[in-house]
Amino acid sequence: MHNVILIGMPGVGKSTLGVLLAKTLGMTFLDTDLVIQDQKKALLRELIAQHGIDGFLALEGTVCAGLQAENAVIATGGSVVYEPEAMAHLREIGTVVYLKLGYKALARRLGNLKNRGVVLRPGQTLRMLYEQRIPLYETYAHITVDCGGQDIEHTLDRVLRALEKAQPKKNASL
Ligand SMILES: Nc1ncnc2c1ncn2[C@@H]1O[C@H](COP(=O)(O)OP(=O)(O)OP(=O)(O)O)[C@@H](O)[C@H]1O
Ligand SMILES: O=C(O)C1=C[C@@H](O)[C@@H](O)[C@H](O)C1
Ligand SMILES: [Mg+2]
Repeated sequence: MHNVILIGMPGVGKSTLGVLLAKTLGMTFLDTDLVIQDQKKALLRELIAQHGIDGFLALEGTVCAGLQAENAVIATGGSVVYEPEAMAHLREIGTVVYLKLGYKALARRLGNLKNRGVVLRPGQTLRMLYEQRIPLYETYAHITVDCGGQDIEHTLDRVLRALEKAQPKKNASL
Protein backbone atom coordinates (compact mmCIF):
# COMPACT_ATOMS: atom_id res chain seq x y z
CA MET A 1 0.00 0.00 0.00
CA HIS A 2 2.83 2.40 0.73
CA ASN A 3 3.46 4.89 -2.05
CA VAL A 4 5.64 7.95 -2.59
CA ILE A 5 3.71 10.94 -3.90
CA LEU A 6 5.54 13.87 -5.50
CA ILE A 7 3.98 17.33 -5.35
CA GLY A 8 5.30 20.73 -6.40
CA MET A 9 5.17 23.47 -9.00
CA PRO A 10 4.91 22.59 -12.70
CA GLY A 11 8.36 21.99 -14.17
CA VAL A 12 10.00 21.19 -10.84
CA GLY A 13 10.64 17.63 -12.03
CA LYS A 14 7.92 15.44 -10.50
CA SER A 15 7.53 13.34 -13.65
CA THR A 16 11.21 13.30 -14.67
CA LEU A 17 12.45 12.49 -11.19
CA GLY A 18 9.53 10.18 -10.41
CA VAL A 19 10.54 7.64 -13.05
CA LEU A 20 14.14 7.58 -11.79
CA LEU A 21 12.98 7.23 -8.20
CA ALA A 22 10.69 4.33 -9.10
CA LYS A 23 13.50 2.54 -10.94
CA THR A 24 15.91 3.03 -8.05
CA LEU A 25 13.45 1.87 -5.42
CA GLY A 26 12.02 -1.00 -7.49
CA MET A 27 8.56 0.55 -7.40
CA THR A 28 6.05 1.17 -10.17
CA PHE A 29 5.48 4.63 -11.56
CA LEU A 30 2.21 6.49 -12.04
CA ASP A 31 1.70 9.99 -13.39
CA THR A 32 -1.72 11.36 -12.49
CA ASP A 33 -1.66 13.63 -15.57
CA LEU A 34 -1.44 10.49 -17.71
CA VAL A 35 -4.10 8.71 -15.64
CA ILE A 36 -6.45 11.65 -16.30
CA GLN A 37 -5.66 11.66 -20.02
CA ASP A 38 -6.21 7.92 -20.20
CA GLN A 39 -9.49 7.98 -18.26
CA LYS A 40 -10.90 10.94 -20.19
CA LYS A 41 -9.41 10.00 -23.58
CA ALA A 42 -8.25 13.58 -24.14
CA LEU A 43 -5.13 15.67 -23.67
CA LEU A 44 -4.85 17.87 -20.58
CA ARG A 45 -4.92 21.04 -22.66
CA GLU A 46 -8.05 19.81 -24.43
CA LEU A 47 -9.69 19.07 -21.08
CA ILE A 48 -8.79 22.54 -19.77
CA ALA A 49 -10.16 24.15 -22.96
CA GLN A 50 -13.31 22.05 -22.80
CA HIS A 51 -14.15 22.26 -19.06
CA GLY A 52 -12.44 25.50 -18.05
CA ILE A 53 -10.00 25.77 -15.15
CA ASP A 54 -12.52 24.97 -12.43
CA GLY A 55 -13.93 22.06 -14.41
CA PHE A 56 -10.44 20.67 -14.95
CA LEU A 57 -9.56 21.04 -11.26
CA ALA A 58 -12.74 19.24 -10.24
CA LEU A 59 -11.93 16.45 -12.66
CA GLU A 60 -8.32 16.20 -11.47
CA GLY A 61 -9.58 16.18 -7.87
CA THR A 62 -12.01 13.33 -8.53
CA VAL A 63 -9.43 11.21 -10.33
CA CYS A 64 -6.78 11.76 -7.65
CA ALA A 65 -9.21 11.23 -4.75
CA GLY A 66 -10.05 7.83 -6.20
CA LEU A 67 -6.53 6.79 -7.16
CA GLN A 68 -5.69 3.19 -6.27
CA ALA A 69 -1.98 2.40 -6.10
CA GLU A 70 0.41 0.11 -4.33
CA ASN A 71 4.17 0.40 -4.03
CA ALA A 72 4.15 3.21 -6.60
CA VAL A 73 5.92 6.50 -7.06
CA ILE A 74 3.14 8.88 -8.06
CA ALA A 75 3.93 12.11 -9.90
CA THR A 76 1.00 14.50 -9.56
CA GLY A 77 -0.01 17.53 -11.60
CA GLY A 78 1.08 20.82 -10.04
CA SER A 79 -2.53 21.88 -9.52
CA VAL A 80 -3.68 18.90 -7.42
CA VAL A 81 -3.09 20.87 -4.20
CA TYR A 82 -6.23 22.92 -4.88
CA GLU A 83 -8.27 19.81 -4.16
CA PRO A 84 -8.44 19.01 -0.41
CA GLU A 85 -10.17 15.63 -0.83
CA ALA A 86 -7.56 14.46 -3.30
CA MET A 87 -4.75 15.60 -1.01
CA ALA A 88 -6.29 13.89 2.03
CA HIS A 89 -6.45 10.66 0.03
CA LEU A 90 -2.88 10.97 -1.28
CA ARG A 91 -1.58 11.61 2.25
CA GLU A 92 -3.46 8.52 3.37
CA ILE A 93 -1.95 6.17 0.78
CA GLY A 94 1.68 7.23 1.07
CA THR A 95 4.41 9.69 1.89
CA VAL A 96 3.93 13.06 0.22
CA VAL A 97 7.20 14.66 -0.90
CA TYR A 98 7.22 18.33 -1.85
CA LEU A 99 9.89 19.09 -4.45
CA LYS A 100 10.78 22.69 -3.75
CA LEU A 101 12.45 25.08 -6.17
CA GLY A 102 13.02 28.83 -5.80
CA TYR A 103 11.09 31.19 -8.02
CA LYS A 104 13.97 32.30 -10.26
CA ALA A 105 15.15 28.77 -11.03
CA LEU A 106 11.60 27.69 -11.69
CA ALA A 107 10.90 30.58 -14.07
CA ARG A 108 14.07 29.71 -16.01
CA ARG A 109 13.10 26.03 -16.09
CA LEU A 110 9.53 26.54 -17.20
CA GLY A 111 9.95 28.37 -20.50
CA ASN A 112 6.63 28.52 -22.23
CA LEU A 113 3.83 28.00 -19.72
CA LYS A 114 1.15 27.75 -22.36
CA ASN A 115 2.67 24.58 -23.84
CA ARG A 116 2.49 22.97 -20.39
CA GLY A 117 -1.17 23.71 -19.79
CA VAL A 118 -0.57 25.27 -16.38
CA VAL A 119 -3.85 26.42 -14.84
CA LEU A 120 -3.22 30.16 -14.80
CA ARG A 121 -6.27 32.36 -14.37
CA PRO A 122 -6.67 35.51 -16.48
CA GLY A 123 -4.24 38.17 -15.23
CA GLN A 124 -2.39 35.71 -13.00
CA THR A 125 1.39 35.74 -13.40
CA LEU A 126 3.77 32.88 -12.64
CA ARG A 127 4.93 34.84 -9.57
CA MET A 128 1.33 35.11 -8.31
CA LEU A 129 0.76 31.41 -8.93
CA TYR A 130 3.98 30.61 -7.06
CA GLU A 131 3.00 32.71 -4.02
CA GLN A 132 -0.46 31.16 -3.98
CA ARG A 133 0.71 27.56 -4.21
CA ILE A 134 3.78 27.41 -1.99
CA PRO A 135 1.75 27.44 1.28
CA LEU A 136 -0.45 24.66 -0.11
CA TYR A 137 2.52 22.43 -0.99
CA GLU A 138 3.98 23.11 2.46
CA THR A 139 0.70 22.25 4.16
CA TYR A 140 0.28 18.89 2.46
CA ALA A 141 3.90 17.67 2.46
CA HIS A 142 5.16 15.01 4.83
CA ILE A 143 8.68 15.79 3.58
CA THR A 144 10.17 18.74 1.71
CA VAL A 145 13.22 18.35 -0.53
CA ASP A 146 15.02 21.38 -1.91
CA CYS A 147 15.84 20.78 -5.59
CA GLY A 148 17.71 24.05 -6.18
CA GLY A 149 21.18 24.39 -7.68
CA GLN A 150 21.79 20.75 -8.56
CA ASP A 151 21.36 18.27 -11.36
CA ILE A 152 18.71 15.60 -11.35
CA GLU A 153 21.00 12.83 -10.04
CA HIS A 154 21.81 14.87 -6.94
CA THR A 155 18.14 15.66 -6.43
CA LEU A 156 17.41 11.94 -6.67
CA ASP A 157 20.01 11.28 -3.94
CA ARG A 158 18.46 13.94 -1.75
CA VAL A 159 14.98 12.50 -2.12
CA LEU A 160 16.24 8.99 -1.36
CA ARG A 161 18.03 10.18 1.78
CA ALA A 162 15.00 12.17 2.91
CA LEU A 163 12.74 9.14 2.44
CA GLU A 164 15.12 6.93 4.42
CA LYS A 165 15.16 9.38 7.28
CA ALA A 166 11.49 10.19 7.26
CA GLN A 167 9.04 9.14 9.83
CA PRO A 168 5.91 9.80 7.79
CA LYS A 169 3.59 11.90 9.87
CA LYS A 170 0.75 9.72 8.70
CA ASN A 171 -1.63 10.61 11.47
CA ALA A 172 -0.81 14.27 11.63
CA SER A 173 -3.91 16.33 11.16
CA LEU A 174 -3.80 19.23 8.73
N1 LIG B 1 17.83 19.29 -11.79
C1 LIG B 1 16.71 19.01 -12.45
N2 LIG B 1 15.77 18.24 -11.85
C2 LIG B 1 14.60 17.95 -12.49
N3 LIG B 1 14.30 18.38 -13.74
C3 LIG B 1 15.21 19.13 -14.38
C4 LIG B 1 16.44 19.49 -13.77
N4 LIG B 1 17.11 20.27 -14.62
C5 LIG B 1 16.35 20.40 -15.71
N5 LIG B 1 15.22 19.72 -15.58
C6 LIG B 1 14.16 19.69 -16.59
O1 LIG B 1 12.99 20.30 -16.04
C7 LIG B 1 11.84 19.68 -16.58
C8 LIG B 1 10.99 19.11 -15.48
O2 LIG B 1 9.75 18.78 -16.05
P1 LIG B 1 8.71 17.73 -15.50
O3 LIG B 1 7.72 17.53 -16.59
O4 LIG B 1 9.40 16.54 -14.93
O5 LIG B 1 8.05 18.57 -14.33
P2 LIG B 1 6.73 18.27 -13.53
O6 LIG B 1 7.03 18.67 -12.13
O7 LIG B 1 6.30 16.87 -13.76
O8 LIG B 1 5.67 19.30 -14.15
P3 LIG B 1 4.06 19.20 -14.34
O9 LIG B 1 3.43 19.66 -13.04
O10 LIG B 1 3.77 20.16 -15.44
O11 LIG B 1 3.70 17.79 -14.68
C9 LIG B 1 12.32 18.59 -17.54
O12 LIG B 1 12.38 19.12 -18.84
C10 LIG B 1 13.71 18.29 -17.00
O13 LIG B 1 14.58 17.76 -17.98
O1 LIG C 1 0.47 23.06 -12.36
C1 LIG C 1 -0.54 23.06 -13.10
O2 LIG C 1 -1.31 24.02 -13.13
C2 LIG C 1 -0.76 21.92 -14.01
C3 LIG C 1 0.25 21.04 -14.20
C4 LIG C 1 0.12 19.89 -15.12
O3 LIG C 1 0.88 18.81 -14.62
C5 LIG C 1 -1.33 19.47 -15.30
O4 LIG C 1 -1.82 18.78 -14.20
C6 LIG C 1 -2.22 20.60 -15.61
O5 LIG C 1 -1.90 21.00 -16.91
C7 LIG C 1 -2.09 21.76 -14.61
MG1 LIG D 1 4.55 16.02 -14.58
